Amino acid sequence: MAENHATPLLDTIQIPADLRRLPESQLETLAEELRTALLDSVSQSGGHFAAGLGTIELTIALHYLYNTPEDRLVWDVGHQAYPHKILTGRRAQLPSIRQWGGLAPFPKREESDYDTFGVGHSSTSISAALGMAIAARQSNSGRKSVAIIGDGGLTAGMAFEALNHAGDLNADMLVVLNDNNMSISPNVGALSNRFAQILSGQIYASVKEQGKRVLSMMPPMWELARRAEEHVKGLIVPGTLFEEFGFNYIGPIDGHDLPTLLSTLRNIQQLEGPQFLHIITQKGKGYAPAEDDPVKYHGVTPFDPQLGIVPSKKAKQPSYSNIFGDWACDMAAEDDRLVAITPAMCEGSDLKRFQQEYPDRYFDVGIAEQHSVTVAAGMACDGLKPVVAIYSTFLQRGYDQLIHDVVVQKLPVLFAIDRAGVVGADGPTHNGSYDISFMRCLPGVVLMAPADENECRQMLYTGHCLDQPAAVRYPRGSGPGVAVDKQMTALPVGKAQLRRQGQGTAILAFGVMLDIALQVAETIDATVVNMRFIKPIDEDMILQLAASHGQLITIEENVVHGGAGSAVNEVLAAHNVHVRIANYGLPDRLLEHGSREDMLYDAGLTVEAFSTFVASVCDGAEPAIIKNQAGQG
Ligand SMILES: Cc1ncc(C[n+]2csc(CCOP(=O)(O)OP(=O)(O)O)c2C)c(N)n1
Ligand SMILES: CC(=O)[C@@H](O)[C@H](O)COP(=O)(O)O
Ligand SMILES: [Mg+2]
Repeated sequence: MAENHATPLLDTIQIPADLRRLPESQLETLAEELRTALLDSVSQSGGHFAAGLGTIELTIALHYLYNTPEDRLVWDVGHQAYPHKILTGRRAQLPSIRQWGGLAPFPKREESDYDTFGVGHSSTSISAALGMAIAARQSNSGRKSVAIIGDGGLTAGMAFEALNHAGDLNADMLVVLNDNNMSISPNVGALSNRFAQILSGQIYASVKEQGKRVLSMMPPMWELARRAEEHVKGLIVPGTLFEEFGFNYIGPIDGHDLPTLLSTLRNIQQLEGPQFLHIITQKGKGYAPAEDDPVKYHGVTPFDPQLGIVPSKKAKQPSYSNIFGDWACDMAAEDDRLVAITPAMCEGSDLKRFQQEYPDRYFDVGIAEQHSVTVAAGMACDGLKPVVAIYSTFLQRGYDQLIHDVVVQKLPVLFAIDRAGVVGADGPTHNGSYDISFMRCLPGVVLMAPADENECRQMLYTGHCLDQPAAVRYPRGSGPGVAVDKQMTALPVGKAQLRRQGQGTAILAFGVMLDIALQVAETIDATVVNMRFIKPIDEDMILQLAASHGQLITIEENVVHGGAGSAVNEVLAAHNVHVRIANYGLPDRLLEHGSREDMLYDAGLTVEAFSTFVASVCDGAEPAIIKNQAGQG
């Protein structure tokens, strides 16, 4: 067990009021101790890491100068807010972060008054902070409102919607752009390129030095020097863009230089209207392995700080993401129309090899899910075969574009929906609980759920071969470990597969829930069907089962509401077939963070819980199915 280093100064701080009693001269020592505490804790617990190392000084400066929690800090995404959680009374619980019953993965209103807004999905902070600024103005509370957004977060359109609105209102608020030129991967986009180009330039270095002097002369010289410098900076630093949105742009300044941060923030606090502070930080700052590889240290499992993350020698069973990544490369070799699009999740979607082997057919669009869907639609209009690699939870951001740009135009866009179902550590903001419900209602979409790794590959191929919108939804992590047939074969669309012939009860399993269904069926000699397609659903199979069994039970890793089971119900209703039917899936409540296994247990998606459910159905228990499920776990 790694030891925790002594942090005598940090030990004196329970809440920011304690911090604000420290002399400024002690803050740099505090920053060192806070960085050490973060490394000690996260190297033991795992979690999001590099981003938090980059916000140590900023977190101290903001809690030092703003009267938190009265003044509102809104962290964007919130993966960088572990230092914030340490300084706001949660240091002792930090080792439990993202674990069942432990601290939430991101700021969460119910967890702390200092967590002013629940986050997890990117680029919401400016909108939320603006909402709080408006409320402060309406109530004359004098409360200040600060959004802290990363350069990755600023690649989402929503951030600009908020900037535009804030500038229009001349809102009293501060937006801090924490620019480390990284998203999870290196950041992308014209704005990011411009920032990097300018901020690496020699001219800027001298302006930065000069700017530092000028900034420290504030306030008497502030206005004159700034205006005089504006023209120069306008040529050299990108404040112009934000000034066009009505913000007073300040910076860029070194986000690890506490004295400069403090003097700049003090002066900003004297200013009215929308303020935009651009700080330059390093993702992973202060821990060399993370500085060298902020991608690897973005999210970590426990590691020895002395050694850093040591690649496992054990042969890893391929995850569903790996199955997708391998298929994409194999398919690209066979069909040069295939292009792959990711909204800033290259590593998570396992497109790294594709990016290296097909750089001209790989598109990381930034944290821009709406755009990822519609750019794919445009590609499909003119002969390309785009695959959008997107987490289920993040596809929710592009739902309007899915309907209006892909489905209405019947375009052959393939969605590789990763993290479908419960994800575990990232909690309810990241669960892929709803994609079956929100996709099966769309006309002309083919929606598939593989039961194992081989079906995943074959379904991706099936979707690629179609000339209509298609989607394959698969969970985080690995499957049952079946052999994957490199030979790609299209499945018969809309056809289910009988996996076990039994009697009395028929279990209709969707996706990876087949495994649980088969185990339970053994105990009651039930029939099991691997449904494979949620849309078009195999109506003939359903009607045959209904005609030959006393009860049908569906199981899926999606909410019961509107899920695959509902599709079965609709077939029976449409054909006026009367048979006992029960639906089993994710309950109608949010599932809190933990491991994926914890969450499946909480949701009742285990062999034991499903077996109990099936027995109760067979015993003729009341079909208050969803209510039972909601109380489950
Ligand atoms: C809507 C949405 N898409 C994707 C993600 C996944 N994600 C989490 S953090 C991150 C990168 C954020 O980059 P930045 O804002 O620059 O923060 P940094 O990690 O650099 O501090 C991404 C893409 C997300 N949380 N929300
Ligand atoms: C904070 C965020 O949204 C991402 O870092 C997310 O946690 C990645 O999830 P996976 O670990 O499942 O790729
Ligand atoms: Mg960044």
